[in-house]
Amino acid sequence: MPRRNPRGRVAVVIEVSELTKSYGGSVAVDHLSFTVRPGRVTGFLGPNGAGKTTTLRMILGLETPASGTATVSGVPFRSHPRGLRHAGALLDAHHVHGGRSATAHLSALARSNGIPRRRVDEVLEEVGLARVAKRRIGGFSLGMKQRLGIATALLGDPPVLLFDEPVNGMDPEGVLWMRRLFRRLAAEGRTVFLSSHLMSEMENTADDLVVIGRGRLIAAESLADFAARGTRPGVRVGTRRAAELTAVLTAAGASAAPGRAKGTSPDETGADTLFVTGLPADRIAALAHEHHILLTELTTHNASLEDAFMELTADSIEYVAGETR
Ligand SMILES: Nc1ncnc2c1ncn2[C@@H]1O[C@H](COP(=O)(O)OP(=O)(O)OP(=O)(O)O)[C@@H](O)[C@H]1O
Repeated sequence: MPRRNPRGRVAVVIEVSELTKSYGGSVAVDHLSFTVRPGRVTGFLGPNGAGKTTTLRMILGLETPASGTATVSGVPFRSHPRGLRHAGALLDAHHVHGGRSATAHLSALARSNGIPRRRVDEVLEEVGLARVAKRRIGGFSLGMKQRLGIATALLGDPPVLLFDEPVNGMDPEGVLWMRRLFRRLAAEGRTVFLSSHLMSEMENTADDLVVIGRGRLIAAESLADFAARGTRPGVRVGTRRAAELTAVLTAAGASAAPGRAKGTSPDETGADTLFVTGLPADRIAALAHEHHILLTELTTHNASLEDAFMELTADSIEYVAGETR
């Protein structure tokens, strides 16, 4: 039964339920369930290899799940008769015929999807490619290809938009433009779902987050709720005598945990990093001084969204520099 919004219009949601997919015995997506709501930008986050692209491809019916379902406004995307007019997607910006012009590429798609020709010029204008519309796509930069991919997604003026790593290859001006575009599309009531492996890209763009790691759901909540997980203030302390300092700080009522990301080396001074909670920086400095322990770093740390993301996904990172799992 399709959901309806307060104005009585069908609210187009993406619903993923117990979705599972394996490749050659290794699980890429593992009993994944979440809902993406209209009128909001939802960020789909996870480290490299987490299963984001595979999930997006299953939502679009380009990949068949081993089990579970993915529906767009209540029906599997492939059984929807409106195609590009129902959902637009940017998956792989390179996956276009390089010998054609942007206009020819979009015109062919418009024709096969029953979309009026005028939309081609409108979307080219919208993404800033109108001036290069007649040039061969093969000569486009990655950023220009991303813009063309977005133009393709917008062509059918669809209520649902899915973008896989749209910010890849964009320059800072392009990133800002994209952020504003996503916000506007959501403000128009559309369902906007975009993937990224970088939290920083979502910080000023997303309203909601779906975070996955190793194919499994880690969090599905508002950005504000997610951020609240990361508000653990503390002090980062560098020292070559981490064990001694930990004992001193613990005796004074603080907690000290190794502060380095898994698999990274001590810094160039040979010092280790501790993340200390429960004592302010000046007190830590005084205790270290009292015990003649030299500190190489003392930084008060207001935990950020990035920290919440790193903490939550630390165990699901597939490849860690210098370490084989
Ligand atoms: N066609 C395929 N054949 C074999 N393995 C695959 C295939 N597609 C994906 N995988 C594997 O499935 C897992 C999930 O990959 P996926 O591309 O969905 O992750 P992702 O979160 O999009 O990663 P990234 O951020 O690196 O793009 C990875 O381990 C990947 O190697």
